[in-house]
Amino acid sequence: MTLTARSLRLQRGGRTLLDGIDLALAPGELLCLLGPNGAGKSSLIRCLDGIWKPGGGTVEVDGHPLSRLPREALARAIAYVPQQGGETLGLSVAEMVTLGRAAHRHRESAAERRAIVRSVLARFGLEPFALRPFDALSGGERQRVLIARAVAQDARYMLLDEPTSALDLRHQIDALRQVRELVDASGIGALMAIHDLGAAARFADRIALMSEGRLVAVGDWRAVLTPDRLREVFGVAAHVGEIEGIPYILPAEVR
Ligand SMILES: Nc1ncnc2c1ncn2[C@@H]1O[C@H](COP(=O)(O)OP(=O)(O)OP(=O)(O)O)[C@@H](O)[C@H]1O
Repeated sequence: MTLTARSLRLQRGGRTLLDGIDLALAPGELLCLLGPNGAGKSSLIRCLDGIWKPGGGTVEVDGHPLSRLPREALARAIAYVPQQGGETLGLSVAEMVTLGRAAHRHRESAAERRAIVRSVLARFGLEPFALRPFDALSGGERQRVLIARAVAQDARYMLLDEPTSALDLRHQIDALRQVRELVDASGIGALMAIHDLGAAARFADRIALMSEGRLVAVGDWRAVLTPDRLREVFGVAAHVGEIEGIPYILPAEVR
């Protein structure tokens, strides 16, 4: 049982965005996807969620080709947290989170659905926002709603595209903890693109490092985020270490 990309290739506008990606996300695992701007992280996430059709290779979810899964089965398999919310037609925060339950609507009563939405809103501290229009929230508040919607979706895998980029320090840690706890408690597999290397090292089980459409290294953060590799991929000389068990990556100089 995995969400698996095999020999994935993607071309857009005459450019190769993904070039032979092999990656498997297991249940109960938090895998962080790192890499410079334009490395292909969002493109990979879009292919894994079926939003973009790869030009070559396959994506399988628990042994089934993604391209053949009916829409509702796909929504029960994979939840996606986009970088931005898109057009919401004036939906409230509670309505946005309720959208996460769309694929379950034939299997639960309206009362059950409301109870789930209420508990997810509470979990993310979003009760005070429940009736406010999503479009009228700040960028960080919107990001918390999009994570909450994905949690409400109760899928087996979750793909998060820079879910903490607009969050303040406390809400960053809070959101990463929530994802970590979800992975540990519910056994979902989560793949998260993120730019904060230290947070990735701290919360992830494995790191996948991308550069120019390719996977450069996959594994434990200590093996992947070495000073040599950070220099090679990001062009930055960095100190890497741990303080009281918390990893840090301290950029020293641009090379
Ligand atoms: N629709 C598109 N058509 C053509 N090229 C695209 C398209 N979307 C993205 N790209 C290009 O594909 C490359 C990979 O983009 P992608 O968004 O996957 O990178 P990323 O690693 O997520 O970057 P970032 O860290 O900046 O979010 C970039 O060079 C980008 O300009």
